[in-house]
Formats: sequence, C-alpha cells, structure tokens
Amino acid sequence: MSSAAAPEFKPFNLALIQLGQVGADKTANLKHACEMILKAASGNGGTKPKPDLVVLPECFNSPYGHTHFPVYAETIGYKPGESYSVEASPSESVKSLSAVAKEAGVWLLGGSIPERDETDKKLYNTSTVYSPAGNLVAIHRKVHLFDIDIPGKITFKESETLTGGTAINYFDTEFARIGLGICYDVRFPELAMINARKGCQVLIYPGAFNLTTGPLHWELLQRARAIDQQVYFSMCSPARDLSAGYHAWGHSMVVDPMGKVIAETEHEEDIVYAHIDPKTFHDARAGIPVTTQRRFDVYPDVSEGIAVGK
Ligand SMILES: O=C(O)CCC(=O)C(=O)O
Repeated sequence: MSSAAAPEFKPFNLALIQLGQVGADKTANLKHACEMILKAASGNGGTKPKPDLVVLPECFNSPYGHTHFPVYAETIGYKPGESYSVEASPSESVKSLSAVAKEAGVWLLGGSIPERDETDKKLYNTSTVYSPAGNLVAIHRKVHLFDIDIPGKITFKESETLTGGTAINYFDTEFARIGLGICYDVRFPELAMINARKGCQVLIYPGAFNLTTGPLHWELLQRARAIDQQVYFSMCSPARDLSAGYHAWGHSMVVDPMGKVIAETEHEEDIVYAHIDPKTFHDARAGIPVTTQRRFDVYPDVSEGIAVGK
C-alpha cells in the first residue's frame, strides 16, 4: 500500500479465472486454483497474450456460506505497513498463492478466503494480493457484509459469522493503481469513489452474485461504478455449481471507463482475458470531464481525510 501519487497508467493484460470445482476439500480447491492460475498465466497455452494480473473469485478455497467460514478460516497475520514473511505465514492459502504467483511471474489478486484474526478473534472475508516475486503486498477485508432477505428467493447472512473490515484498500503495480472490494461492496459507491479519488484507474472485486440478483444487478452495478468513477471495473465470480449450497451467477466481466463490457463469459468454468488500454480512460475523462466538475462547495468530498489501507 502506498499513499504516494498513483503509478502512470500503462496498458496491461488482465485474466479473470471463473473457477469451478470448489468443493469441501480445501487442499483440492487450492490445487485446482493454482493449476488454473498457471493456465491463465500461460495465455491459455499461448493462444492469448500473457496476463500481467490474474484474479480469482470470492471464497475460492471453501464452499460459500456462513456455516463454512469458521471451519475453513485461516490466520494470515498481515498488518499494513509491516513486513510480512510468506515462509513464516500460518496460512496454507497464502503460501500456495505466493508460490504460484512467483512461478507464473504475474501479479495475483487471490480472490478471497475466510480469515481468522488471532488478535480480535473475529472472522473476515479477505482478499490477498501478491507481486510477481511472490510477496504478499495488500489485503482487503470485505467492508459491507452480504446480509439480505428477499422472501422466497434468497436469504443470506454473512454477519452470522463474519465481521466487516474497516479499511479501504488498493495496491500499486508498475502499470496501474488497482482498487479492491469484494462482491456486496459494489453496492456502496462510496468505496469505489474513494479509491478512484485516491488515484485508482482500475477497480477489481472478486464476487459471487446469485441467481436472483445476478441477472438484474451484476452487470448494471459494474457498469454504474465504471461510469460514475470513469475507471475500468471488473468482477470475478466462481463458476455456477447447481450441486453446491450456493448457486453463483458467473458472468465474470470487465467494463471500460465508458461503461462498455469489453470481456465476459457465461457461467461455466472459464478464463476471461481483457486488454486494459489507458487511452479509453483518458478519453472518457477528457470527453466527459466530471472528474474536474465536482461541486465540493455543494456536497462534501467523501474521500477527504480517509487514510487508505489503515
Ligand atoms: O449484492 C448481491 O446481490 C450479492 C452479493 C454477494 O453475493 C456477496 O456479497 O457475496
């Protein structure tokens, strides 16, 4: 995490892994995720450009549901601003993701996993991010917990076992500043707004919408966040598994700063590739200059005084 000026936005290639086969066996889930990361990083065996950044979905190492979180939770022990040793990490998932990021030579946004904090004894839904050298460089704990009740359709209560994170997070690469969020976080424009104002050119949220809200809101919310912040916006979902307790919508996608969906898949396991072009970002902001037309004399700047990553 850096509070310095954002890196110059350069073209890069992104790959989203819409991961399937997420079952009860965590070691098998991790093994499959690592195989798919290597496949994505190879550009699908050379048919696609090698990605600079690879992304996994929300809750990729365990079944999704509040009863599973305490069973699968791992201690990570990452503290922003402090050095972190992957070798000494108590987390099997951190060790595996670090090793595969290094082997593949890519930035890796490792979806999210249930995390147990040994200090406050609480559980979080946490993303971890790795550099191509395999260093753990950032985490994001889902801020807004998925507690909804649509009678006859879907009732879900993450807060039965999870606690919401208290920080807004991004990470810097040599090609962009990337803002983080997880799934339900997309419904809260303030989070995206703050990261965009802090210089993020790209926002990526691992997510797992469902068959009720997915068809209505998954694409709409991403296009809304892309347009209102004039950033690239992307969400990476698990594949749909109708034999699992939670049925994910799938449709992992990438939206450009004009709100155009530039890459998308259906609901099976797949890898979505996208080329991220800063020209679209600069053209959107030059042509529709809302980023310089804000009226902070009429309403407050929500990013004012927010320390990202703290
Ligand atoms: O916001 C939604 O409709 C779905 C959110 C969700 O599935 C999640 O936060 O995990």
